[in-house]
Amino acid sequence: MFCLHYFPKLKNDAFLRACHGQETNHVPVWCMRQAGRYLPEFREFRAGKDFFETCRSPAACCELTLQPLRRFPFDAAIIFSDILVIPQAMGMDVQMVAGKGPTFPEPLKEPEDLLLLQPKVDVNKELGYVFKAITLTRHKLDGKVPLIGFTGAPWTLMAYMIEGGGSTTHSKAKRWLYRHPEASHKLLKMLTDVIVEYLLGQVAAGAQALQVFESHAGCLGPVEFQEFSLPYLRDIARKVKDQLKESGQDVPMIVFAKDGHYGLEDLSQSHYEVVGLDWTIDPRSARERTGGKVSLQGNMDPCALYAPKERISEIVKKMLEGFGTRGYIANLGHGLYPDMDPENVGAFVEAVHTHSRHLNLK
Ligand SMILES: Cc1c2[nH]c(c1CCC(=O)O)Cc1[nH]c(c(CCC(=O)O)c1C)Cc1[nH]c(c(CCC(=O)O)c1C)Cc1[nH]c(c(CCC(=O)O)c1C)C2
Repeated sequence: MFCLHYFPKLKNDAFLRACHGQETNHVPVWCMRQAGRYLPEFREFRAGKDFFETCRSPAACCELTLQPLRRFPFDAAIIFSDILVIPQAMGMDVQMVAGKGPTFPEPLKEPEDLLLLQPKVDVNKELGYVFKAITLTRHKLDGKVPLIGFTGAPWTLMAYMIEGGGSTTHSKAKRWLYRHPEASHKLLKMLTDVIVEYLLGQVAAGAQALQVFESHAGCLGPVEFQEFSLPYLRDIARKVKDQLKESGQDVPMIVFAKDGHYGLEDLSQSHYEVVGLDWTIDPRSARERTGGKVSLQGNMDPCALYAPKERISEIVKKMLEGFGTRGYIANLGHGLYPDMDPENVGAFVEAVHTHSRHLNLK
């Protein structure tokens, strides 16, 4: 798949350089859920509109992606969308219920239900609206910063498809792993195939980096992770990279396995350039355990944004000292919450830029 678009020249390549472990003047920074409800302009724009209708409007996705960049000097943009567009593309109904989050009226219950899923998803037809949003946003960004595309990882998507929404235990989905391992692998493989096509389509549309969200790694133990998550994460990176190599493209990939600290060594040897970290991992130990093989991204506790600005600055400085300034992308350990103060997000970004420039001069 070749990229047929001509896009404005990139002006700030700090994020892409850091993904590849190259030197940068400052440490690049972005925030998971930077296009989100903590911004009053986001709430105003989204008011009264259905969530997935918004996802299907390229113009709306473009506007929501750009909003945080008008306020803060983030070093990357992430396309506004959701991980649950994939189960939709496979034929499942998903609704966003106010106060409850994503809901599947008819989740998968038994292995026979896999027959209800589309066996061969036409990704261009079903998810073309995401590709259009990416192309439009890439033009509108005007080369200010790179645009990140993303997907949910197979296990995380499987968990939603079986739980029917968010869950604290994921016991319904884990029941499949223990009771129906073969059907679980079948579903994970189906998801992997769609995800690979989806990521390649995002790159063809203009995505300059890709993040894979394994948000529910934490409910797996090391043994289940090895069997039901890691092989598929590896497959995705390998297949996407093999295809991109054929067309001479080099797009860095980030894997973020939330609460998957037990898998850090493996994740650093899974063909991803960057491993994203949640806040339960100490920066220095993450560097030791990944042995300089990958760049790292993360990992301030999002709740540290409730602290006064001076304290945020101190926390950021410590984090930068722990990770070092090379091969590092500053971020939170998970997404921003709706009640966070945009001013403190600004303080976080500024602290990353200021402290990292100082550290680089030392
Ligand atoms: C802003 C937003 C999104 N999704 C949802 C919201 C809030 C609802 C709204 O605006 O009305 C519902 C929305 N979508 C989802 C949830 C979580 C539900 C749950 O598990 O309880 C909610 C509330 C599912 C989802 N969706 C996503 C993940 C992976 C990241 C993570 O671990 O948080 C997950 C798990 C990815 C996602 N989702 C979104 C982005 C946009 C880009 C950005 O980061 O700025 C991204 C990357 C956008």
